[in-house]
Amino acid sequence: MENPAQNKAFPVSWDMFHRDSRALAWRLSSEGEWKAIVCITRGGLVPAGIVARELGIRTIETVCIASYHDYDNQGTLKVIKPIDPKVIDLEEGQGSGVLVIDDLVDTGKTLKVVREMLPKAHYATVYAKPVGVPMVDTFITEVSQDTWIYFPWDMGWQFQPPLSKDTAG
Ligand SMILES: O=P(O)(O)OC[C@H]1O[C@H](OP(=O)(O)OP(=O)(O)O)[C@H](O)[C@@H]1O
Ligand code: HPA
Ligand SMILES: [Mg+2]
Repeated sequence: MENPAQNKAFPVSWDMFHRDSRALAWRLSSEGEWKAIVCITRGGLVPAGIVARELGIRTIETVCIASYHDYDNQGTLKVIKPIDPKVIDLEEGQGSGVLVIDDLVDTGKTLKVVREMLPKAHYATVYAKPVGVPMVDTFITEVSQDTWIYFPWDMGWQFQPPLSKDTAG
């Protein structure tokens, strides 16, 4: 749910999201090689698909986290589906060789929970807010903490009233 303290809007179209996710893949391509992606549902599903396609990664796992929001904060986080131990134990274990992807980091609470499961993984998001930046290894665009990012899958077409009240033509 949108936070009233985040009163600036950063709307993202499908084209922008695709371009920014590709930019993330491009940046990641020079930062390492990964055997698997773990995407944080649900927001991480879309960038994970784009990054996997660009980097040729075919092992894709999910970690399913639900947050129960109230008006002032994110509330509690619950891991609904943990990570397959086969993915955790790749290479030297603890997430080494694993790329974790989410759409954005805001407070960093979600990435903190996943970092406890995969301390040696590489963490990447498309967007980041300043408080969450220390939790992410690679991201593309930073927006201010008082900004709410509107993702294309949450949006729909809507009539926009003209600035003038005179609509008679
Ligand atoms: O850095 P944080 O403050 O933890 O916030 C970032 C998380 O919040 C959003 O997910 P959300 O929990 O709303 O669920 P969703 O991905 O299923 O939409 C977003 O997709 C990130 O996963
Ligand atoms: O800015 C945001 N946009 C969408 N979902 C979010 N979850 C935390 N912050 C945000
Ligand atoms: Mg999410």
